[in-house]
Amino acid sequence: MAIRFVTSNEGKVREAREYLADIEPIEQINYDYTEVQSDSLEEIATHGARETFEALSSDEPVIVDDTGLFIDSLEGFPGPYSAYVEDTVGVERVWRLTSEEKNKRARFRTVLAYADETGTETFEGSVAGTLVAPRGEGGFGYDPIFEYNGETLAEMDTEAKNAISHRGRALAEFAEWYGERTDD
Ligand SMILES: O=c1nc[nH]c2c1ncn2[C@H]1C[C@H](O)[C@@H](COP(=O)(O)OP(=O)(O)OP(=O)(O)O)O1
Ligand SMILES: [Mg+2]
Repeated sequence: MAIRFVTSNEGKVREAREYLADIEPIEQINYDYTEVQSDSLEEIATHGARETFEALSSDEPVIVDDTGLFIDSLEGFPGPYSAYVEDTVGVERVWRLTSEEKNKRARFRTVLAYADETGTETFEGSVAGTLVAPRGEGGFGYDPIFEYNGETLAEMDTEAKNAISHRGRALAEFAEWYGERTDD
């Protein structure tokens, strides 16, 4: 059975497809679920997945991915507000905000929520890295300013990014759980 990935972000879908290709087909759908005002990615993703599954009349399971960039020197900003901050000031200015700081550490976190008729499950992944001046043409969002092991995420291809990224780790956890569950 196909899994419906509720997102407007093509980059997320590309990474999920690359990772889950052998498990289930991933169908992208747009559904404007309520993004609850919360500083918890988990709460936002869980509500979104549940609401979407209930609203659409189909048995196909849904997943929602809520992701944030948490910058150490800025007390975790932009965190759950990362999409708003990218849309308003943009990635380059987030880099400039931190370029004067000594501590350039940051972390991406993804919570993936899965919902079907039996309930809702969440899977998490995170990766720590260093903020740098933008480099690279691949990826999306904050990838050009996030360096891991000498490369920005925008300098990696999808497979290499998935192997170390927040989303890749959440997808790995999900795939393991989903595989065990559909085995028996
Ligand atoms: O792997 C990533 N590498 C770099 N940047 C990323 C990544 N993943 C999300 N991002 C950015 C996109 C958005 O500015 C914010 C998350 O916001 P978030 O609400 O989860 O995503 P979104 O609004 O782009 O798509 P959706 O329709 O699934 O809500 O961080
Ligand atoms: Mg969003």
